[in-house]
Amino acid sequence: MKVIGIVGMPASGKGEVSRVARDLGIPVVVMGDAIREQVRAAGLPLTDANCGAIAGKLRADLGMDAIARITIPIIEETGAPVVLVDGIRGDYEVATFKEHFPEFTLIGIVSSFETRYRRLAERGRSDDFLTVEELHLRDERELGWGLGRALEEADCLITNEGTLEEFTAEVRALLCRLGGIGE
Ligand SMILES: Nc1ncnc2c1ncn2[C@@H]1O[C@H](COP(=O)(O)OP(=O)(O)OP(=O)(O)O)[C@@H](O)[C@H]1O
Repeated sequence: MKVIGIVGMPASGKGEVSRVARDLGIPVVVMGDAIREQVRAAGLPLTDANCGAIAGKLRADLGMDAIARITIPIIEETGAPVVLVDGIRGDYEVATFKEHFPEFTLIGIVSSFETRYRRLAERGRSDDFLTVEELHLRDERELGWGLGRALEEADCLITNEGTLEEFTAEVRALLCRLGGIGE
C-alpha cells in the first residue's frame, strides 16, 4: 500500500490536494476524523473543545504520535493501493507512518504568511475570521506540535503561490507519478 502524507501550515492548500486526490479516485483519510470518532465513542458531543480535549488525552496516554497510530487501521481498512492522509501535524507522526508503511511519501506545501492570510479571508469559513495576530498564534500552536520539523521531513515540496489552476495541475501530476496512475 502506498501512503501519501500532506503537511503544510494553516491554509497552505492541503484541502485542495485532498480534493485533487479524490478526483483521481485516491481515498483520503483525514486524521481529524479519527479524533471525531473517538469523541463519538466516548459519548460526547462533537464540539471543538471536546475534540481538542480528546486529542490531548490521546497524546498524554499514547504519546505524541497517538493520532497517527489510531489513523493507521483506518488507512489499512480502505484496502486501496494508494491512500492520501491529511492532517499530519508533527514529526513524531511522520516517523510512525514511515515505520509502518514502507512506501510512505510526504508532500510539503509551502505558502507565505501573506498568501495564506489573504486566502483565509477569501475562504470565509466560520473559523476563518482571524486577525494577523490570530493567524500568527495559530501558526505558533501548530509549530509547537512539530509542524516545522515535519515539513523538513518532506520528500517533495510544492510551492503554492500562483493560481489555483497552476497548483492543482502540479499536484495532479505529482499524485499520478507517486501513485503510479495514468493522467
Ligand atoms: N493557488 C491558490 N489560488 C487561490 N486560492 C487558493 C489556492 N490554493 C488554495 N486556495 C484557497 O485557499 C483556501 C485555503 O486552502 P485550503 O483550504 O486547501 O488550505 P488548508 O491547508 O487545507 O487549510 P487548513 O490548515 O485550515 O485546513 C481555500 O479556500 C482554497 O480554495
